[in-house]
Amino acid sequence: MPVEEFVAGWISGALGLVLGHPFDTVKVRLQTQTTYRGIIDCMVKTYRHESLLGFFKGMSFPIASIAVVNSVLFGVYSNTLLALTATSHQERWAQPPSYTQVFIAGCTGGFVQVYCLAPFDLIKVRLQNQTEPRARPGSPPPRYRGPVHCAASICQEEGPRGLFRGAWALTLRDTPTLGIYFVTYEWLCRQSTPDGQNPSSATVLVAGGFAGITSWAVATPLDVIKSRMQMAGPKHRVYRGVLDCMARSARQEGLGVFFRGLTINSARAFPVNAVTFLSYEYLLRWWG
Ligand SMILES: CN(C)C(=N)NCCC[C@H](N)C(=O)O
Repeated sequence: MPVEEFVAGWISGALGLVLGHPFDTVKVRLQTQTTYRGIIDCMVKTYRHESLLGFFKGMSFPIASIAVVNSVLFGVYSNTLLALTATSHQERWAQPPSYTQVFIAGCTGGFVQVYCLAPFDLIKVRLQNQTEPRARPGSPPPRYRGPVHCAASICQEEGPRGLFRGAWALTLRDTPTLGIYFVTYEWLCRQSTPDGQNPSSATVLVAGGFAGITSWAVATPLDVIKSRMQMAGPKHRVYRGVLDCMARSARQEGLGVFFRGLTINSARAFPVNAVTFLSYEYLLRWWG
């Protein structure tokens, strides 16, 4: 099993993550809190109340976890394609796999990475939703003091299974959308690259960016449900399952609730995934 794909997946994911985290914080807050009038209002309030650091809350854990999550996603994707087509990454532009093979490999990568992503994503969402400014003498401390304290509190209050709250919604979000993610990337690369050649950097950037936008556009309704289920717990509304969360959210807030965060998700998805695919392709060419 080639390991370069796992390492390239890790590095490229980390680069994309740092670039996209401030957008992600605004998105999570818009999806789970009703106090903001829109993206700008959320950005202004976050900045006034918590300074620039507010946008980077909850980032240390995803940076550590991206090592596992993105390397599992890209590693499983690439190795599934290898099993389906018997072509390595280096040979893949010369002997391209079919879109069905790409879709199956993408869904497999998406499905497997969920079980690494779920606890990290839950902790990220809980920390991003803490709107208290950084601790000052005399002010009440935030509920979670950091990622380790957050994980320990969840285990204590909700049991270790609490760390997997929302994992089923995450599976439904990521399995098909990662198939769509890789198919969009491959399709756009092939449209603008002569047969048998490697795509240019500009092509990889644009194809990666649009793969991110397309997959996040499809993923947004389940992303809202996933974030709400992750926030459910001792202090928040508790849902009986994915369908209950969907029905109650739609009944109380209208169908528009499923598109909350769509604009910010798309704005974030382009640069994050352009950089992720560019660094992934170049690392593999460099090592190849
Ligand atoms: C729609 N979904 C779930 C995805 N496209 N997932 C792949 C994630 C890639 C990148 N780390 C990101 O956060 O955009």
